[in-house]
Amino acid sequence: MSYLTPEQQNVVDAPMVPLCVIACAGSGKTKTAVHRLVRMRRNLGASRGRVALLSFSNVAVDTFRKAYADLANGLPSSAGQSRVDIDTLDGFITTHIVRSHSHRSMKTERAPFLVTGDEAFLENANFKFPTSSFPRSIKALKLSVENGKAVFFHEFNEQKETVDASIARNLIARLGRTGAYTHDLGRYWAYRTLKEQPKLLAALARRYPHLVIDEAQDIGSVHQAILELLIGAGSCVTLIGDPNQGIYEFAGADGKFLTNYHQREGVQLHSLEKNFRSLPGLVDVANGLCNRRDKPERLAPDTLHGAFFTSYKHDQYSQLITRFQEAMSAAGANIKRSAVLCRAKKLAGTLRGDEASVGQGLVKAFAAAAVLRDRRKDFLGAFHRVAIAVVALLDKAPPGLVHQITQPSSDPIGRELRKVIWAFTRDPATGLPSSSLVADTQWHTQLLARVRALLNGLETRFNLKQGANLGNKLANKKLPNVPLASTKDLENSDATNLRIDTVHKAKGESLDAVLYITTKQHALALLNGVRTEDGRIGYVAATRARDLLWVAVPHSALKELKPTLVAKGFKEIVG
Ligand SMILES: Nc1ncnc2c1ncn2[C@@H]1O[C@H](COP(=O)(O)OP(=O)(O)OP(=O)(O)O)[C@@H](O)[C@H]1O
Repeated sequence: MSYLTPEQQNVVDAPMVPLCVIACAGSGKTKTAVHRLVRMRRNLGASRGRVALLSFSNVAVDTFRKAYADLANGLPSSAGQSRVDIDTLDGFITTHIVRSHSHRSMKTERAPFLVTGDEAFLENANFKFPTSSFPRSIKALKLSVENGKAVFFHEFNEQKETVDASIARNLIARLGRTGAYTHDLGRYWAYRTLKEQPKLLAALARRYPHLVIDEAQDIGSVHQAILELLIGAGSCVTLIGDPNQGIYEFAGADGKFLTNYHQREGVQLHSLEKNFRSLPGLVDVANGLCNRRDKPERLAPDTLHGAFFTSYKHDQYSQLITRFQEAMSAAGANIKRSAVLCRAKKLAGTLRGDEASVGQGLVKAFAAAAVLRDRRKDFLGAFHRVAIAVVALLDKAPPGLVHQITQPSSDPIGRELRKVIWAFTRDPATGLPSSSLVADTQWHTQLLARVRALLNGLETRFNLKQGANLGNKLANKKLPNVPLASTKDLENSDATNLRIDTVHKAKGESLDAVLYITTKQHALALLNGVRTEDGRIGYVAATRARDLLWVAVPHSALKELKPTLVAKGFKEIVG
């Protein structure tokens, strides 16, 4: 049983006013937020208002829910312990605004639905907007709110290009009339709905007099605009986060809402500066990277620990990972609670070997699904790819069909369809062929026959007609004359393998040992500190480590980077 520190307790005991809690990495934001939530419930007693605790990932939400369920047991029955909602910020917005009220603003008869972005109808010319180079699908349309006005843009080659507001609005309205919205546009519709329906806004603020937002550095400008409306209507909003871990600037979250929040009248500022996660050597390095003076709570053990650097050659990733695993053993790190982290999705994917980059078009999607299922045991990832590919093979698939198949719903047809696609995905004997078959002969022949059978079944049972040219769409191109996944790969696929992931995926986690593989640019950014997004991404990677951190830099950049690495407190691994 651990107790709250005085700084954590101050947050929990604060009056029922908006708080701005700036917290360092590993400072126990989760524990503090849940204790605060319980205290708020106790203070509110039997009053009718609800409290929402909102974060940004499903993992965080699960953790909060479990922790609240444990703690809230001690609440008196008069405290209304069930009048709490724990969700993602987008989940909250979708449930309480978009799905239930936005159909009026969207001018649709249907219940609004989220598209995954892979639906074929989104590629239709009606749903494209012009750019300086070529027309792009509405799924690439993004927006931010600046000075109370929506600004539309898209990104190409990491550059932002503004999209004419009236073109964007017309396009969004056209998609809206089908009932569809993308992730970005869901927030747009939520904002518009609250602006257009003041009674709804007032009712929502009355129902949620208190909102607590965790990871508040990730609040984007449209999220902020929605929260500002709720604040204006009377909701009391508390923000908890670490500005040094803001790694969604590309998605419009620059962390300023959190950093400046305490300057508003009536907002109380708190800070958490004790790091419970990392050993002292690692906290020192983290402090050097972000210019803070956070204090470690843990004591240094006798086993190997600390922050190290090494170099790697591009054709020797596996040797690097093997060396790291040896160090992990010396440090007593648990393989299931350790990871190799990369900045780029692509490198993480290549190192994991989870995408079959063979085949072309839809065959490529089926091949990737087979490898995901057989090698990574990632059935959900495989299922999504299969659903998208199957829908793309239909003639005029109804809008929202991929969503209907992949998202749980009470709609009986959606449920039945989901079962059929699941059965196809799961079973290598009758459905998606095994990745151990030779790709361009056995595997492709089976794929063609079974997809044909699947499509016939969909036509008979669900009246979904198959499109023309199946043979062309599933052509035997770019498939090798070897199995998609070798037997050795399949043998190595057990769950004891060291996890390889992106930094974004590991955000919020505590890991015994971390190997952060960097490019020269990413290593420089890490060492230059948290002013840039790449610097903050490096900081997030480094601060996940409890006991052991390795930063691996390209061999060609070692000489140049070494003095700064040493100056920042990293020790060199020789050999
Ligand atoms: N008062 C406490 N006593 C002992 N352990 C604590 C206390 N508060 C938090 N911890 C532990 O500290 C660790 C880090 O907590 P948590 O994961 O909530 O950090 P965080 O603030 O969210 O960090 P980050 O922002 O870096 O993800 C957890 O293992 C948690 O159990």
